Parts: sequence; C-alpha cells; structure tokens
Amino acid sequence: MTSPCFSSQQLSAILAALPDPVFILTRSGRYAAVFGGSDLRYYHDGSGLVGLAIGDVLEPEKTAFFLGEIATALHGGGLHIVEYTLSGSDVKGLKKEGPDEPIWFEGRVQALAFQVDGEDAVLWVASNITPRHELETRLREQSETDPLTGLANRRKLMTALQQHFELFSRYRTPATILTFDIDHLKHINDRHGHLTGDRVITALAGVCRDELRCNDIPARFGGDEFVALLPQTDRQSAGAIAQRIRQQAQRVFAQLGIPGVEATISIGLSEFEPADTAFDNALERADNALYRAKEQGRNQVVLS
Ligand SMILES: Nc1nc2c(ncn2[C@@H]2O[C@H](COP(=O)(O)OP(=O)(O)OP(=O)(O)O)[C@@H](O)[C@H]2O)c(=O)[nH]1
Repeated sequence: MTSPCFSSQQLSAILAALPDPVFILTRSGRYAAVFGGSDLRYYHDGSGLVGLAIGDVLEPEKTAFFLGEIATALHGGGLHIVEYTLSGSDVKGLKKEGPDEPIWFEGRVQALAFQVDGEDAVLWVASNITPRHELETRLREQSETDPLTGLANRRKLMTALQQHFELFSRYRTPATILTFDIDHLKHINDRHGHLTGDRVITALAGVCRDELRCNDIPARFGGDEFVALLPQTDRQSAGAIAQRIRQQAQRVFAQLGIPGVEATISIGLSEFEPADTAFDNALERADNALYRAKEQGRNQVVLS
C-alpha cells in the first residue's frame, strides 16, 4: 500500500493537530516555529514565542538548561530525552489560558538534518507528563515510608546510611547512629491490646519528629525498633540528643494515660569510625549498645 500524498494545506493541518507542542529551536535558542499542543487543558498557547529567543522569555538559569539540552541533542544526533518542570508564569508573555499549576514535561529532542535560518536546529516535543510524574513521586514516597508512623522505612534508611557512610569515608564527615527500642512493648500489647501498642509506637515517632533536626533521618526499622541517622553530629552531641529523646518519650508515653503502664525506651549509640568498612559495622555497634542498655535495666542511653 502506498502512503497517501498530502497537500501542503493538509500537512499544515496535521502539524496543527499534533497533540503535544512541537518547537523548532535553533542552537542559539531561537523559537523558529511552534506546532500543535492546542488543548488548553494541558498546554499554554506557545505560538507567540515564534521569532523570540529562549533568553527573552525565561530566567537565565532555565535558559542555560534549555541551551545545554539543545547542544547535547545536536552533539549526539539521536533522540535525546529530558524531564523538566515549567509553569506558565515562568514564560514571559504567554497568554493566561492554560494550566495554572507547574507542568512536568518530557522533552523528546531530535537534531534536524538541515539548518534553520542558517543555524543547526532541533525538533523539541514537549509532552505533559504531570500525572505520571505525580504517580511516580507518590509511589516512591510510599515505598520509602513506614505506613504506621509516616517515618522513613528500613529501605530508605539503608540508602541514607550508605550515602552518609560514603561521605564519611571520603571526607570524614561525622555521623551518628541511634538505635532505640520500646521497653516491654509485648507486655503493653498483651495487657492493653495491639492498638494501644500502636499508639505507643506512633507517639515515639512524634517524639523523633519533634526532637530531631530536619536533616536527621529517623526511621522505623521494624516492630518496635527505630534507628535514627544523625549526619554531621559527633558522639557527644548525639549523646545529649539521645537523652532528650529518652526523657521526652517517657513524658509523652505517660500522657497517653495507659493504666498501669510506665512505658520507656532504651537507646544504643554509635558513630562511623575510620576502621569501619561498611555502615553495618556502626549499625552493629549501636545494636550491641542497645542490647547492653536493655541488660542494664532499660530506660537508658548506652554509647558504644
Ligand atoms: N502494637 C504493635 N506491636 C508490635 C508491632 N511490631 C512489633 N510489635 C510487638 O513488639 C514486641 C516487641 O518485642 P521485643 O522487642 O522482643 O520485646 P519487648 O516486649 O519490647 O521488651 P524489650 O526486651 O524491652 O525490648 C512484640 O511483642 C511484637 O509483637 C506493631 O506494629 N504494633
């Protein structure tokens, strides 16, 4: 079957009907042409950009980004794919109609085999991938979050431990690990039910949020065991923080008003050391310190 022969009028109509906007951009960042993307639920009307340069309508940092991506696509010659975010208000002079929220785009950028107005040029298809991007973000957050407490889960903590151990190995940036565990949670569960045990676990997560800094990473490691990574913190400062968490946990647990129960936590503390070959070494020391805190009577902090 031979392909149909379109008139130039029909070809123009096809280009105008392209669902996603397509830009012809020159190496210097000039909008040579804009086609398609006319559905204002997904895109702003970009037809007013033709003849302007990216630097005329975007701030310098974003301009540098787009020029860099155009150069990469021209250099590679093949299809170059890039993700970025842009809102209508980022682009000077765009008409108001169109989405209000920032849009996540997938740019599919292809070098053209001919020059446009004496310059190398690319064809840039900008697809609105906001719903997909939001879903991916939500799924990633869910996969890294403990559902009961909303804290980081073991998986996220492991990634953070690895990253901070690499920083320590390279630059000796200190970091401390606290492992803590609710004392006699089994007794609380047995006596008052699992939901009451859950309230104690959730209350401890609240203490972590209140007492730790925003760049600390508290995580529920499993069951009633929590681990917190304290970057840029030496053993001495971490010891004081651990005592504060222990005391505050005791106060907050008492406020839960569980009859006949005086809940507490035990804490083990360790820091990365030059002889460590992996973060597991420090984690194991913190675990051993926690074990000693339990053995010595609970409701205390033990430094490894
Ligand atoms: N309510 C509740 N209990 C949990 C959860 N996960 C684990 N547990 C219980 O927590 C208890 C933890 O027991 P252990 O750490 O061995 O001992 P413990 O009773 O806390 O006593 P310690 O020696 O002081 O640690 C077990 O009974 C678990 O069933 C949870 O998500 N919710």
